[in-house]
Amino acid sequence: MVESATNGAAAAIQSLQLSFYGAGSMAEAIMRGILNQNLTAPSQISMLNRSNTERLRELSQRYGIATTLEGSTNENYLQQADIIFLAMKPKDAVAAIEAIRPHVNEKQLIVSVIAGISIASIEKLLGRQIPIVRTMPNTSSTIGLGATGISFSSTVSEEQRQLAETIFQSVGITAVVEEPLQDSITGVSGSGPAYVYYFMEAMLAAAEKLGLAPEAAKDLVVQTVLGAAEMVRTTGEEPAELRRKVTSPNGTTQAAIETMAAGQLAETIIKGMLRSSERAAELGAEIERSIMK
Ligand SMILES: NC(=O)C1=CN([C@@H]2O[C@H](COP(=O)(O)OP(=O)(O)OC[C@H]3O[C@@H](n4cnc5c(N)ncnc54)[C@H](O)[C@@H]3O)[C@@H](O)[C@H]2O)C=CC1
Ligand SMILES: O=C(O)[C@@H]1CCC=N1
Repeated sequence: MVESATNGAAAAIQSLQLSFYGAGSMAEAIMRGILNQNLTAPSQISMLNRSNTERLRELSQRYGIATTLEGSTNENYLQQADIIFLAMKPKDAVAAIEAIRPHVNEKQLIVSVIAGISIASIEKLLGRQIPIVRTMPNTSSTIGLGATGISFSSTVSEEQRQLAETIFQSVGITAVVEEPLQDSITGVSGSGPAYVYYFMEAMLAAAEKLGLAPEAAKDLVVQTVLGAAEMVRTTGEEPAELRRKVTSPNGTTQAAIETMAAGQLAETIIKGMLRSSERAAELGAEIERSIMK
């Protein structure tokens, strides 16, 4: 049942016009993922931004998607879109959503990937109850390994839910959550890739200190991270148990972990993730306050 509904949504997407308003890293990651998974044709997708024509040229040449460089306007693309992705930074969201207000209607679906901003704020800025899907994806969507939190406004229909879930499932896994948990998802998987890259940067720096050539260091570090994640996924064992199996009593790993623990590494990671989530809430509150003025 679920599969046939999803297949139905996947077929439906092919005839829809998708428009990304805000043509930055996250929009590109989702668009690339959608194209890689052949969910729709590049001609069905438009990428729009405020002013950067160089960026649009690059996207148009690389992916064959539609942009305003072909002579049409943002307004035209927005009016013709079935699904509009809001993908600008939170600081630009109020001005951007106010600007699209005259060009959107209740038959369209708005999908926000903006950190922090609530469905209520978007509804307020649009001035009416257009169906809204609030999401928190991550950049690994580019290669189909994204993780996206999804929440729906009360006016999103069952069919629209299927569409949104199918789009984000095509670029990774999804978790449908109550809206307040979106800030938690931001702290976990939205910002999450950056924590792993940060850890990898440190591992690479250490590998260099240990005398390895940069190329070899990169290969070894990437394979180590990939292998560790895949071990958790495929064995079903807990990370703590897998770690125990690497750690011989009084051996090298124990020496490393003791050093890291003395530097409060785990506590610092937890603190950082909580701070990311808190920051998402702050961004949302800042937007809410600015709308109230
Ligand atoms: N980068 C990431 O890993 C993730 C980002 N997000 C969210 O995605 C959103 C976009 O982030 P990035 O892609 O990283 O930012 P970015 O800076 O790469 O892209 C933002 C784009 O919005 C455009 N823009 C700004 N104001 C505009 C306006 N008034 N009208 C039309 N376009 C406008 C800019 O020209 C730019 O192309 C943010 O709200 C962020 O919270 C969510 C999950 C992960
Ligand atoms: O750093 C940010 O604000 C965005 C939201 C999640 C990942 N990047």
